[in-house]
Amino acid sequence: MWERGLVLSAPGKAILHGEHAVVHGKVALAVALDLRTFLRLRPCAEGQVCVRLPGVGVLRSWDIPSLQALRSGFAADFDESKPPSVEQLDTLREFAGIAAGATAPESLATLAFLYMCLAISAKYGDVPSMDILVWSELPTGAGLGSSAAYTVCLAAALLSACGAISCPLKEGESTARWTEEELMLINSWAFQGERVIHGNPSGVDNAVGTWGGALRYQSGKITPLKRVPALRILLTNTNVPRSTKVLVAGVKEKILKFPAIMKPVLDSIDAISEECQSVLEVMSANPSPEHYPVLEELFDINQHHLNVIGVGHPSLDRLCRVTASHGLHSKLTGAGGGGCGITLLRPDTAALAVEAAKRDLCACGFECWETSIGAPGVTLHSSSSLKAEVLHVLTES
Ligand SMILES: Nc1ncnc2c1ncn2[C@@H]1O[C@H](COP(=O)(O)OP(=O)(O)OP(=O)(O)O)[C@@H](O)[C@H]1O
Ligand SMILES: C[C@@](O)(CCO)CC(=O)[O-]
Ligand SMILES: [Mg+2]
Repeated sequence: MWERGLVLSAPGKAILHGEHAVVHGKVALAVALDLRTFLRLRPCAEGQVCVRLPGVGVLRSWDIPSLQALRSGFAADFDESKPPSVEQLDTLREFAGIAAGATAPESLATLAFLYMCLAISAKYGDVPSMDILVWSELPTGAGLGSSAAYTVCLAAALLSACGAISCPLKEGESTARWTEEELMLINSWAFQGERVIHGNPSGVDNAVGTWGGALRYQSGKITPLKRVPALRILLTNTNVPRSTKVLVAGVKEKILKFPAIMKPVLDSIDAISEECQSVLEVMSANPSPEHYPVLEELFDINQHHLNVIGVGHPSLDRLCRVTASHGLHSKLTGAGGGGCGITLLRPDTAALAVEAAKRDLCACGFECWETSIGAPGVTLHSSSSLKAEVLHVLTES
C-alpha cells in the first residue's frame, strides 16, 4: 500500500511529573498533546532515498547502493535491543559529513534517520526508493517531545516501507492505528532513534508518541492511565534553547557528585508522581474542585526539586512568577533548562484570567497555547483526515 505513498503522524507530549527522575528508574506521568509531527512517504526516482526536514533545515539524498555498502560494514550489529555503538555512529557521521560531537538539530536529525534507515533495512529488508518529508507543529528542542515524535514517525514509516508492519488504513477510512504488537515494534525502533539524539533516554517520550493518551512509565514498563480527568493545561515556550542530551548528562553528573543529597530528591519526585496518579484516579471518579489545590501544590514542590537537580532556568522562574501573580501554578516540562513550562488551569479558571496571564507571558517574549491532553498515538492518515494547513504543507512541498 505504501507504494501509493502514505501520511502518518505522532503526538508530542507533556510530562506532568517525573522528568529526569525517570532516567534513574523513577515513575513519570506523561500525556500526549494535540500538537503533532507529520511524515509523508512517497515513492521516488529509482535508487534514491531523499529526506526533507524543513523544521531543522535538512534536505539530503543518498543512493541506495551506497547505503547498502555502508550497512554491509556492520549489518550484524544492528538490533533494536542494542544501543547504537560509538563506532556505528562515527561511521555514519563520516558518511554524512557530520563533525564528531556535532549537536546541531540538523546533524542529530540526519544521524537518527541514517541509523534507523540502515538498522531497519538490515533487519527487515532493503528500503525502496523513497522521498520522506517531515513537518511538525511542535517547537524543536523545547521539552514537548519533538525528538520522540520525529523518531516514532520515522520508525512507523521505515517499518512500513520495509514491509515489517501492515498498512491498517482501509479504503474509505480517514485514520487508522496499528496493532499492539506493531506498536511495540514501532516504539522499540523509535527508542533507538531517541538514543541517537539523546544519548541516554528513558523511553517515556517515544512511549507517549506511540500510544498517545496518558501513561505511567517506569523502567520500560508502560501503563496506560485509563481514567484521567480532562485537565486544562497552558503550555508556555520560553524560547530559550537547550539540549535534552546535555541536561540529562548534567543531572547524572550531579547525582554522581552528591549521591546522598540527590537520591532523596529523586525519591521525592517519584512520590510526587505516585501521589499525582492517585489524585487523578480519584478525580476521574469524582471530579470535584477540591482536588485542584493538591495538584497545584505538587507542581510547586516538583518545580523546586527540578531546580535542585540543576535543570531550572531564570526564564522558567519568571514563567512561574508571572503565572503565580494570576493565581496559577506552573512547572517546567521535559528536560528544562529553558524550553517549556506547563500551567494547570482549573475547570472554572475564567477565560479572561487565562488571557491576562497569556498577555503577561507574551510580554516576556514567551509563546503560549492552551491545549487539551490525551491525543491519539502514532496514526496513519488518509488525506481527507488532514487539517488544511497540514495538507497544504504536505502537498506543496
Ligand atoms: N521536525 C523535526 N524534524 C527533524 N528533526 C527534529 C524535528 N523536531 C525535532 N527534531 C530532532 O530532535 C532534536 C530535539 O530533541 P530534544 O530531545 O533536544 O528536544 P525535545 O524532544 O523537543 O524536548 P524533550 O526531549 O525535553 O521533550 C532536534 O535537535 C532534532 O534533531
Ligand atoms: C528529561 C527526560 O526525563 C524527559 C525529556 O522529555 C529525559 C528522558 O526521560 O529521556
Ligand atoms: Mg527529546
